[in-house]
Amino acid sequence: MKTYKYPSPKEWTEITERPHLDTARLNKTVNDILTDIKSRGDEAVKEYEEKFDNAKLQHLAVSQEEIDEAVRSTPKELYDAIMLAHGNISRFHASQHIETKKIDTTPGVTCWQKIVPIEKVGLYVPGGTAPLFSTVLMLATPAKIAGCKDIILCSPPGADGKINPAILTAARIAGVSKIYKAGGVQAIGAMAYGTESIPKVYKIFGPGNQYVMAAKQLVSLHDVSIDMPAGPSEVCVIADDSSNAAFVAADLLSQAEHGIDSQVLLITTSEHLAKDVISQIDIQLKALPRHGIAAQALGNSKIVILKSKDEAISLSNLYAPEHLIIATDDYDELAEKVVNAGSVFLGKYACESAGDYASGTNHTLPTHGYATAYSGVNLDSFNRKITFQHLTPEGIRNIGHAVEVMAENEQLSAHKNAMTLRMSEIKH
Ligand SMILES: NC(=O)c1ccc[n+]([C@@H]2O[C@H](COP(=O)([O-])OP(=O)(O)OC[C@H]3O[C@@H](n4cnc5c(N)ncnc54)[C@H](O)[C@@H]3O)[C@@H](O)[C@H]2O)c1
Ligand SMILES: N[C@H](CO)Cc1c[nH]c[nH+]1
Ligand SMILES: [Zn+2]
Repeated sequence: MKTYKYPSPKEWTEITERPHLDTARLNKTVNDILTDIKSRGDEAVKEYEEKFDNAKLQHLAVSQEEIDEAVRSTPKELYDAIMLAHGNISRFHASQHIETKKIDTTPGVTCWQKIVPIEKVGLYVPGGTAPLFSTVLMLATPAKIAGCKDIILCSPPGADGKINPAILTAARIAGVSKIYKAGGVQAIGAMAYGTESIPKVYKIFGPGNQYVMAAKQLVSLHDVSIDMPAGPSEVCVIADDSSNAAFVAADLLSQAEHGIDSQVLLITTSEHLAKDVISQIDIQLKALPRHGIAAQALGNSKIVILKSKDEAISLSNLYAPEHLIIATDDYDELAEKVVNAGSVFLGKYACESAGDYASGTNHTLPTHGYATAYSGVNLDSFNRKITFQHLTPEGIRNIGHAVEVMAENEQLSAHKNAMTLRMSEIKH
């Protein structure tokens, strides 16, 4: 990990940069696959599955028998853990329901919103280097609570042509309607355009690697809506002398192990703590089965020593991390100052793993600095709010003239006329 001590303003910018593939080349690769999926449908999806996942597929749809078998084969301990997580995720997302109300903006003009679930949603569950069945719960649970009718899911199969059983089990528990064996760009293209087997959806949700994130961004230009750019995982930890170095190291490694392009950032006011964290990382890294991946991600990662907590929060807000852990005793005070972050974890017991799996918050979150403008997935992500209005003659009397004047000044006479006709009618 590169260490910055009291960085210059130029170095602050450098610290906030994420590792990424060459954008032009990435977009070209992704665009070529998308174009192929659009024109050749299932046949192209199957070819890319063979190319990228070494899976020779007869059918893309997962059968009910395959799901039954997956549920049967899921060990009880794992099944119970998924159920516990599902319960907490359900409670947290159900609590996000909001009541809308009708209001008279002025007498005779009544306006309201109706919350309507998106009918057809497509969920992407990563499976390239780890079968992220927790992501099924994070996406399908709020989709179901919102009332989405068709909830389809795509995830890459293994070389044996099967999707990991825990993904299928979580999908059954969370109420997914249909599951397809497709990963990466080909899955995003299939859900965006529709193929013979995979239906076109109105909105695509879910995280993934840089190819998946680029594919979502490209299809969202013209064809389909997306939740947000949610790419390689990241965490920023703010720590000081009150923090537990072993905990901090474990939290940094927990995100470094996601992928070689993950990034972790330690911001601290304590050089002593920084040294202890480095030693702890050395010890803990060796014991990780994915130490090769985590070690590469640490190569993209940074430790920053700053003079004050205010500076630490400013840097974190500039970085806009997907996850922020405030591992100091004065976390409450610092939390008040957070303005850019996907999800925040407070105090030494709030490890990110809690939110990744089971506390109830959503783990599908904006990366690459997009937390400056996007929220993570939540109940509202699966809804639209349709506005309604009703006007009485009194309402026409109250706003009619203003509408006429504004329309006239925008030089839109037909707009003005639509109001003028009503104004004349109510005079008679
Ligand atoms: N931001 C979030 O909310 C969040 C949540 C969970 C996971 N993640 C991230 O999701 C990612 C999962 O990545 P993954 O790779 O394990 O699984 P993945 O399912 O995202 O990607 C696997 C697919 O990538 C495609 N692919 C791989 N190399 C390619 C290439 N050279 N050209 C075209 N396509 C290619 C293949 O089709 C493959 O099926 C990780 O980066 C992880 O950090 C993010
Ligand atoms: N940390 C990931 C989001 O960046 C979510 C996840 C799933 N499983 C483990 N972690
Ligand atoms: Zn994680």
